[in-house]
Amino acid sequence: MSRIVIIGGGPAGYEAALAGAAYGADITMIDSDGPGGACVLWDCVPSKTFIASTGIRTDVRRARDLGVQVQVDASHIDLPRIHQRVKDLAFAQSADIRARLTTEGVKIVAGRARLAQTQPGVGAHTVVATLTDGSEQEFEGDVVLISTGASPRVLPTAVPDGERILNWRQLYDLEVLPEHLIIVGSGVTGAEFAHAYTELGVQVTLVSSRDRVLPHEDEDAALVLEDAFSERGVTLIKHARADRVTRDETSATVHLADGTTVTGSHVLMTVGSVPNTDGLGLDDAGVATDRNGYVTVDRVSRTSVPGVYAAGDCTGLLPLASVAAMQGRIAMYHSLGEGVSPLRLKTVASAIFTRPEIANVGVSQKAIDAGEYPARTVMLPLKTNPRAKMSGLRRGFVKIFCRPATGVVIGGVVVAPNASELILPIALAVENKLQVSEVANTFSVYPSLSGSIAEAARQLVRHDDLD
Ligand SMILES: Cc1cc2nc3c(=O)[nH]c(=O)nc-3n(C[C@H](O)[C@H](O)[C@H](O)COP(=O)(O)OP(=O)(O)OC[C@H]3O[C@@H](n4cnc5c(N)ncnc54)[C@H](O)[C@@H]3O)c2cc1C
Ligand SMILES: NC(=O)c1ccc[n+]([C@@H]2O[C@H](COP(=O)([O-])OP(=O)(O)OC[C@H]3O[C@@H](n4cnc5c(N)ncnc54)[C@H](O)[C@@H]3O)[C@@H](O)[C@H]2O)c1
Repeated sequence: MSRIVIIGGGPAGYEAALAGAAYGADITMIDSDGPGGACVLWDCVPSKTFIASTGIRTDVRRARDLGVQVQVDASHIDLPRIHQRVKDLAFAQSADIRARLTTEGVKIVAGRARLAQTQPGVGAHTVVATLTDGSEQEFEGDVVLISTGASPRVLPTAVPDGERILNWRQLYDLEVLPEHLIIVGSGVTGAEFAHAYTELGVQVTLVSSRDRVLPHEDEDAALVLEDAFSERGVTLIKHARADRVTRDETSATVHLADGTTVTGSHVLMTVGSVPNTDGLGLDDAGVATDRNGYVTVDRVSRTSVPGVYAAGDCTGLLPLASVAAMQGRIAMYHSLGEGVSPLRLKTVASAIFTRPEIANVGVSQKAIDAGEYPARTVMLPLKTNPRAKMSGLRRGFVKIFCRPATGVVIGGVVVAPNASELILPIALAVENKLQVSEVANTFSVYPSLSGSIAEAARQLVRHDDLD
């Protein structure tokens, strides 16, 4: 029986453990935080739970347009209750994962692990874990999976103190809402929290180092979000780099590179993440990392050392829970000699949980515009959709991209309140190489927002006829 030692119990680690256990491997998973890892305990699950509470005010605000008078300002935000719910749900999810792993026979060890020894040519690896009581324990693995995730990047001149200067993991310990929250960094994390706090009625200033929010996402989608932010009173400072952050008893100030400052009650740093690869013994073991410390892997999750695999955020390929889980499963199938398809990032669907949500899959508009992929594209605003009109939706669109000659769908973007759900038909088309005509000829419910996906596909088909 193969002995597999997994370091890190996030989606990469625990999904790998379940996959390996299903094939009868002897699995030990060592994690310092708890099953589910940072994804479940501090990052993805807490932020989405928090956003679920904040979204209620959006619905209340919109009620007036639909003829229902509700006083948004009269609503009381029970912040301790919201935060407790976030924490309870995260711990409950972690407990569920622990129960499932235990049922499948995975041994879970609480501790911090490192690669202790590798003997070139010998097909076994030793991992040493420092357990919670300070003692050390050794584990032998025929295969080791490194899935240690990442942590919030800290600027040395803006070190979070958990009081006025915060990272996203410290937000749920605040006892009162910030009066004015300055968010440094306008990537996905910054945008999601800008949305959430604005919905809670907090004054938000977003400091963006680029010319727009979400610099890596679809430009049309980012512009819709900027428009929504501006309507809700978010101040966006563009082309601005934070040099340092200072604080006093009642406020915090961001000092920008151009010499100007912006002062608020709190500052949230969302300037990216760094891989948790220090102290893992990777150099001594000969496991190659890049200059930013990410473990170098191929498309079946192999590192430079035979028998040592890596998956998830510590590889820096695409920091999403779904990708981490897939990398972890692929590592197990490959190491156990099972049939495995190499990782394909071009079919990954992802979403940004703002209002409206932004979801995308496959090839991006930017890559098409740059000539990297020949494609025909369509962009259909949602405002012509009957269901959108009924719900009072003013913003949003559907984009579909297909190959010019074959009509095979290669990507798409949806901007809508529930875009994270609506992206699936396009993701199915991309994954299965369906043609736009197949999407166009699929019955959609009338009236529904998904009707716009079929309609967008029909427009591409019509265009096809003209070619
Ligand atoms: C605010 C935020 C929101 C996000 N929202 C989403 C989302 O909505 N959807 C999505 O798909 N992705 C989201 N992500 C990304 C997602 O959280 C990550 O891609 C995912 O957590 C990666 O999983 P992982 O298994 O690689 O690592 P992690 O989840 O980071 O887990 C790694 C675990 O390993 C532990 N560990 C580290 N070093 C050691 C060691 N030496 N020994 C033992 N254990 C160790 C860590 O403590 C941690 O528990 C979000 C990220 C952030 C920051
Ligand atoms: N909904 C989701 O799926 C979700 C949510 C959050 C994060 N994530 C994942 O995490 C990844 C990382 O996202 P992120 O937003 O945490 O990090 P990021 O690296 O994408 O964004 C950080 C931003 O901060 C800016 N920045 C850095 N230093 C700065 C400074 N001194 N002053 C001003 N701006 C500065 C960077 O230019 C960058 O735009 C995402 O690409 C995504 O894969 C996913």
